[in-house]
Amino acid sequence: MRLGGRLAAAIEVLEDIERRHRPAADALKDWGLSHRFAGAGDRAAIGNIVYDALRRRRSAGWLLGSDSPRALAFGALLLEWGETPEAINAELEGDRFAPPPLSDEEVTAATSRRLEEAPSEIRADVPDWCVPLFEASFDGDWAEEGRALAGRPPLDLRVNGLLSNRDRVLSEIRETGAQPTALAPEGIRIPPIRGNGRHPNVQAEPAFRKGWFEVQDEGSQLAADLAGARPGMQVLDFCAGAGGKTLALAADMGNRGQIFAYDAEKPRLAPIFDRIRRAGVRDIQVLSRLEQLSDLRERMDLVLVDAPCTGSGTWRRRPDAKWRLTQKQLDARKAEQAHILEAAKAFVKPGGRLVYITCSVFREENQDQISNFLENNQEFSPVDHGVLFEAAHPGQSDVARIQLDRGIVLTPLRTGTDGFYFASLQRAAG
Ligand SMILES: C[S@@+](CC[C@H](N)C(=O)[O-])C[C@H]1O[C@@H](n2cnc3c(N)ncnc32)[C@H](O)[C@@H]1O
Repeated sequence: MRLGGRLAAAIEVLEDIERRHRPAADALKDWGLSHRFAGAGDRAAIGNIVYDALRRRRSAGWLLGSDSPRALAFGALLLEWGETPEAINAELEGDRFAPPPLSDEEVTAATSRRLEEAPSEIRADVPDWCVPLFEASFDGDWAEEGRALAGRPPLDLRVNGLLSNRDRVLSEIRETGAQPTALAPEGIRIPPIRGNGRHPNVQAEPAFRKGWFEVQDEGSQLAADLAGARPGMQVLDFCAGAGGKTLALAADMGNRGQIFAYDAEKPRLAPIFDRIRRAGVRDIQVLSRLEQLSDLRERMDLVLVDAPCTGSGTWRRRPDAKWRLTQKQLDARKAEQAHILEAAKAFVKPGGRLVYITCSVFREENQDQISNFLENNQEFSPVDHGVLFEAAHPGQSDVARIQLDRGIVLTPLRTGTDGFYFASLQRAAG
């Protein structure tokens, strides 16, 4: 397929997403099933246009003066692919599968408008109703934070120190352009794709099958490391899900101690069993019924709450979620988070720690939850997050947004990671 056919396909998929309010991944998969002639390169290019258009939906629409799927797809090429209107039109000429080329008005709009002059919410590429959330969560640079959340993400790996080390994995996958991550000690980064490229299928690598690494964003790795799991500890991962953080905690504990991996939704735990086996981890018990935790009350050195959240920190990877999110969903997540913190605290032993993590950047899900919790639970107090971060990453504290008594915020703009929030609370020794 030439660019024109790919563009037409991307417009079709964007129309489907809009009409049926469905996830981008589902719409792309269906398109692939009904167009089996399209090769892997075509699918990757179409997927890139669709995801770029969703990430940059407002700025693409503003640039071309319309929020139609067509404008968004062309806008994605102009904003993310480094194309010019002239180059696109030249490429579409004579391609019978291409959509109509950019009109004179569209070319004029695209060449005369400057994104730097657009209103903040356009530059930030966020829905209007989220603007107050961003303003409350960041200082004057909230639009830059939003803008960074609309970029293409890298592909990050976490090396499993139980079975390998970073140099070894880097040398196994060197043709991918992988580099050590800036902050996470076991992290490897494959940079964001360019144009119509695609990330390598790292899960097909022998090193992956041997358990030498997992796919995990650097921010998630940093949050798990800051939790401070150490050999010999008793740890409860209260929202373990597929086990991304559980495995990172296990590696930090060197297979010495005990991790209880619990999740209230049993199906979410399904992938964890294979992952545990592949990673060579021996000290994890997987539990899905709250009654199974009754013996653990007041016994844990560390309880990790990786809470369900809006996922606003992961909008680079799931840009369609940005436009589907509603105030009602935010309110529901906040209620769950407060409820889970209250339930999880019972397992922390005197002198132990309760760690709260989200992959959201919204203050309402983060610092405000911790403030409310601390108000009602005087036996818990925040650790000094400045000291904690500095000890883990000497001399690098200025990259993260750290509030000594209210936690650490990681963002694409500041730390080059997905957006994450981390807070560690210590229970009084009793
Ligand atoms: C952010 S995800 C966890 C991701 C996982 N820790 C990882 O790193 O791969 C949040 C999890 O919380 C779980 N959850 C939701 N409500 C819960 C509750 N009341 N108690 C425990 N877990 C809950 C969800 O099923 C979901 O798997």
